[in-house]
Amino acid sequence: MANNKALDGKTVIMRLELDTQQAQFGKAATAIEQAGGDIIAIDVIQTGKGRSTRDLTIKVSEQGTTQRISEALAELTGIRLVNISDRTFLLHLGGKITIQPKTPIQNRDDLSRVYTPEVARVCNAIHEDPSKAFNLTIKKNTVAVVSDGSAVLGLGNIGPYAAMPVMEGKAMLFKQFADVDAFPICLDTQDTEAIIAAVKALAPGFGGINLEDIAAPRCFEIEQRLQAELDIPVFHDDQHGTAVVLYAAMLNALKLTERKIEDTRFVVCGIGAAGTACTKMLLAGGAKHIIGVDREGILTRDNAYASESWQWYADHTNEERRSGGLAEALDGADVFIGVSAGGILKREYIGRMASDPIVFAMANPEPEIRPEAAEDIVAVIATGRSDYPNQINNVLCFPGIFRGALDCRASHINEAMKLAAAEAIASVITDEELSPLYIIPSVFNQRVVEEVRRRVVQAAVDSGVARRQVRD
Ligand SMILES: NC(=O)C1=CN([C@@H]2O[C@H](COP(=O)(O)OP(=O)(O)OC[C@H]3O[C@@H](n4cnc5c(N)ncnc54)[C@H](O)[C@@H]3O)[C@@H](O)[C@H]2O)C=CC1
Ligand SMILES: CC(=O)C(=O)O
Ligand SMILES: [Mg+2]
Repeated sequence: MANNKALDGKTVIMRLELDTQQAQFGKAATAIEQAGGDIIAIDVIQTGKGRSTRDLTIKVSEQGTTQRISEALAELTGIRLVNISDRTFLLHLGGKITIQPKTPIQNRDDLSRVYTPEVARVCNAIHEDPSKAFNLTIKKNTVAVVSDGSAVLGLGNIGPYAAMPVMEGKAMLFKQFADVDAFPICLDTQDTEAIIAAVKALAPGFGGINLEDIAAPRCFEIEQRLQAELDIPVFHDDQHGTAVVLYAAMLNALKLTERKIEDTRFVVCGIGAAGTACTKMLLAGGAKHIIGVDREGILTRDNAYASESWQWYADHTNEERRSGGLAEALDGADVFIGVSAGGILKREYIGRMASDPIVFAMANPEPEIRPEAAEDIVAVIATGRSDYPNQINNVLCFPGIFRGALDCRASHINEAMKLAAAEAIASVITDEELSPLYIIPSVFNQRVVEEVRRRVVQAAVDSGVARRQVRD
């Protein structure tokens, strides 16, 4: 049964089983209405000897209504609440993607060509020249979306089963936005060596590997080792996809507030996969003043860190050796970049920032601060969510960057390709269009993927990692 808390504030579907000898449906309907539910549809699913099963579509507008309805129904004799669902849960029934053959198998002739004996000739051709796998198998257009479930959105270490809906969602986005066939793979291990071995073992069928929601610091080693040991692009989306989109939005926000990157004071909160990569991209773009904050406060070179990535971070940022927590870090800062946890940026902290502050609260699903709590005191605010303007989400990057990499059969996705992707995304918004509510294009802007693809291919060719010419 779905979690009641997750279902409030929308329409829920309750399946009721009635013992028609003992219970009257009217009583159930009254109990639901009295508990605050508004029944908007009733579907009879089954009727039989003394039993009737109905699906009730109920509007629940207040927090806790679903729970109250469940409790009220439990009091009634002869009525059993079988299940509670809603449109989101229904959409997930049986998963969100499927695999479909490209051609039908209608007769023996078809069968012998897609399968044995004819398929053997294709196998032998690939055996003689393995690079033919790129043309003669799904490797040409397929990306593995690999997670260990250790840092799923901002939900934390919820494991591989619970990670699947996100990975299926990523696969849908790959297909819809860039026609890349992506397959979700959630591994039941969080051991670095086991993950590396598993991805290497499954790589033959894929043209690229999109690592997703693998926690820092293990994600760094996994990505570096796989990049070195495989000949297809390996890209940790939470690091580089996020950094590319962040950088694109930053270029436009700095332009809008008339700031130069080298003079801008940045605070990055959450020095994990996304925070580290965003910082590296800003440094590569010329940023000079960055302070990183994690749970234990500001990262400073005055401390020694067990984590190699934090030590690197402390050594390359916070040149003024500031110490303290998020509030102290934000004193005089121009930009807050949150890739940490929901609700941790207080309105009063923003008051400590420089004038016209830029706030990118990118934690998912709950941002570090909600726009309605800060929009009157900031110059620009952005989140990772699709229900507010300025959605800074890696979905603006990964479909197009992989489309480009697959098209030119790039061996890697390198820094030049990431920078090209960021500039492409930023360029979709013209100077005339640029405004506080429009610093980053919508995911549904069709120019994004095409522009990213075009510039990424060019960058791959120029930097020597393209293995195939692309004809536009
Ligand atoms: N909008 C977007 O496109 C993206 C958003 N994100 C979001 O960013 C967040 C982090 O993701 P990852 O870097 O992949 O995870 P991660 O697990 O690698 O890193 C999270 C970091 O945040 C720190 N953190 C947690 N609570 C904190 C707090 N109260 N104060 C300061 N630091 C805190 C953790 O200690 C850790 O270092 C998640 O909420 C995720 O949904 C991540 C990738 C893309
Ligand atoms: C957007 C994304 O990849 C995340 O929040 O983890
Ligand atoms: Mg992610």
